[in-house]
Amino acid sequence: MQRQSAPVTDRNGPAAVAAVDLVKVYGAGDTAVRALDGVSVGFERGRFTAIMGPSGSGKSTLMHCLAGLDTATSGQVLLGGTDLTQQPDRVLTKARRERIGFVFQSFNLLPQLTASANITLPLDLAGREPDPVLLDRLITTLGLGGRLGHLPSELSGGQQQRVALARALVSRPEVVFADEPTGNLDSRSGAEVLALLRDSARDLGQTIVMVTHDPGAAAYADRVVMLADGRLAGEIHQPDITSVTEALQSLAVNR
Ligand SMILES: Nc1ncnc2c1ncn2[C@@H]1O[C@H](COP(=O)(O)OP(=O)(O)OP(=O)(O)O)[C@@H](O)[C@H]1O
Repeated sequence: MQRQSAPVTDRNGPAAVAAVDLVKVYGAGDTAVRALDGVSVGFERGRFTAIMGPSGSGKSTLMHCLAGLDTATSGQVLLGGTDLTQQPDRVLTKARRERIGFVFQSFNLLPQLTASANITLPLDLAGREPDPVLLDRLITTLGLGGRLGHLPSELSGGQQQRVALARALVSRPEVVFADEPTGNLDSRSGAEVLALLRDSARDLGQTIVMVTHDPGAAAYADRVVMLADGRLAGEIHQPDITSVTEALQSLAVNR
């Protein structure tokens, strides 16, 4: 991707999204599970952060609470200064639709809509027009030019995930949450999607938060945040596969 003339990153500014002393308890009484046990963490604007940790450590719960898909038991979720935990459902729905982008392992495209219509659907729902320059740039960078009239069923997994990525990025959301975005892709398509996520942060100043089990995927991020037993268990800046693998192994040993 080309670098934009006006810098849109703000690495020293306030976090795009943050959790403050976040607690999530599922169930009650003897069967209660404390999935998040007082997590405070910020995700800086324009950075690509991976959330990692052993199975059951609370990664998905944290992401779902940050994205307003699940409600926390206590604590705050600050999206650009708005405390999502204090908002009624209709405000949360609007925030999810207009301020947040999502990329899921299962692509979540609408099967009856073309690639093109899938990409612009969130903007259409919000009654907004896409920025034609950004739309063009995304379509070119993602190599989707010849596929815009195709239905998802006529696209490969990698192409479907690139459509999902374009859909998430075209509205310039405050944060893109990616949940195991390469989980259903072969290694080459996965590497392409991860490089595009990395470039979106670097070149477009897009804030990205990704949950993954894969140290190779996390190595594309600027920073890895580790969770264990619902708590923050360290972080790695400028991660590589070795540093991430070692950190995960040490968490496994200390359990
Ligand atoms: N809806 C739910 N009801 C009850 N317990 C839940 C629910 N969702 C998650 N949990 C529990 O909360 C804890 C954290 O789960 P979570 O899915 O956030 O972990 P994770 O790190 O994403 O796990 P994985 O890597 O296996 O996907 C686990 O003990 C899990 O069993």
